[in-house]
Amino acid sequence: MNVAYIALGSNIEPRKFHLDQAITRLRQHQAIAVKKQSPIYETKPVGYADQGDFLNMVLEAETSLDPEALLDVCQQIEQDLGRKRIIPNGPRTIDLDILAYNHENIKTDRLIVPHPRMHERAFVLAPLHDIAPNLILASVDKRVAELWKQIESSSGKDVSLWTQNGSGGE
Ligand SMILES: Nc1ncnc2c1ncn2[C@@H]1O[C@H](COP(=O)(O)OP(=O)(O)OP(=O)(O)O)[C@@H](O)[C@H]1O
Ligand SMILES: Nc1nc2c(c(=O)[nH]1)N=C(CO)CN2
Repeated sequence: MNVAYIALGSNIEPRKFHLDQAITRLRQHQAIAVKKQSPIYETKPVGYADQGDFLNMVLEAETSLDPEALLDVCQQIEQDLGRKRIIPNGPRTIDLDILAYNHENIKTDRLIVPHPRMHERAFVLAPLHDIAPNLILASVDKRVAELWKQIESSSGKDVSLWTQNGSGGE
């Protein structure tokens, strides 16, 4: 069985509902078993500032799907949940990115894994660090804990734990 890490993000309300829907659809897929769910973080938008804050989280899943078939499932879920690609890095109901797939380095026309920008993104590394601190990213040959430590002091302020009733910590 293959192990994949998938990042989820939403900054169009209802944000939590969009995350829940994506998780439900992944769980319903017969070739995907969600093994771990990170906490949810509320995060400042990166790349295109003039948009609302995101909810971000990361899942660990076992799957018999190959990487491109897993991407198909992720993109179908994005479509089903009304994702529109209008502004690069802009607002979205839901975004699903494949962060890692086993310890493979994958480069095809449709897919780069590990995700090429993940090691600089607090909105990815904070939740990934919660569920997989010892994961080694094949692209840079570094542990997630080390990557998170490198950016935590500069970018840690842009992410905070989120809870439904608004009492999330720092
Ligand atoms: N690891 C990956 N996970 C998901 N999509 C990927 C990956 N690598 C390449 N892609 C490609 O990226 C394309 C653009 O994806 P998308 O529009 O969701 O980008 P984005 O999420 O806005 O930006 P970013 O990739 O920086 O997070 C997709 O069509 C997909 O083929
Ligand atoms: N905070 C945050 N910023 C982003 C996000 C995201 O999920 N969270 N996704 C982006 C493109 O994938 C660009 N910027």
